[in-house]
Amino acid sequence: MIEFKEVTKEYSKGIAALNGVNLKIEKGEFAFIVGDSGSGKSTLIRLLMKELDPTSGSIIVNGQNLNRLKHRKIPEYRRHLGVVFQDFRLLKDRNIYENIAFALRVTETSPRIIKQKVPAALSLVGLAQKYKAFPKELSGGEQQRVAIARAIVNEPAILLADEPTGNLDPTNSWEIMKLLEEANDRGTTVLVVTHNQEIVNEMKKRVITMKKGVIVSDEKKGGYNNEN
Ligand SMILES: Nc1ncnc2c1ncn2[C@@H]1O[C@H](COP(=O)(O)OP(=O)(O)OP(=O)(O)O)[C@@H](O)[C@H]1O
Repeated sequence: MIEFKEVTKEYSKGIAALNGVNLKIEKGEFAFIVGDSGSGKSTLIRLLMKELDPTSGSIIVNGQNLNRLKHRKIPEYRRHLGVVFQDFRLLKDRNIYENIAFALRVTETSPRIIKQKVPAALSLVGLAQKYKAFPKELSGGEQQRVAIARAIVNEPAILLADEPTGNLDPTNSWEIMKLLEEANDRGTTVLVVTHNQEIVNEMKKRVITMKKGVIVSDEKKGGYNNEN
């Protein structure tokens, strides 16, 4: 479902953020991507979002070679991706309901379906009662739960999370990971970039470790620092 074939990304000539990466992630997998700062994890996520194009090599997602994806088809491609970031990225001037409804409106979902899907997504993350609140009225953990509701409301095939617990305390971090795991249980492929060693070690999922733009280990039920 996701395949990287000899993917190299150079931001400036001769300096590779990713260097000949080969990687396969099957439908329904849950995988962590770990590694030192600057090892290429976010670059990998941005390539999957088609925010960036590889310098060489190809990325295939659900049979679609992203190199051949036309510019006008990118919004449609991104509809099948849910994305969660460290800094939540909610719309500050809209309430929680509107933050999620917005994600559906841009995909031209009918108002009737929006009225069903928004409360359902908020229930999944335990925030059904807070639909009228604005982001600044919520804790960091709650804001990230809203971001997850927004990411899953379109029932994406793939959920990408780039340091989703980077701004959260341990309790909230675990809650967020449980929500990602639940999305995975419903059939979504989940890729999580993280520096959270405790969570990676406890969850016993696939762990892909990067170093200086290459994958140095890939373990089925791995832990942090597998390369050591
Ligand atoms: N827009 C950019 N322009 C130039 N170089 C970049 C750019 N983005 C990233 N890089 C470089 O590419 C390399 C990989 O960066 P990347 O952000 O993918 O690492 P990372 O593993 O996600 O790091 P972190 O854990 O700190 O988020 C680094 O050397 C970084 O300096």
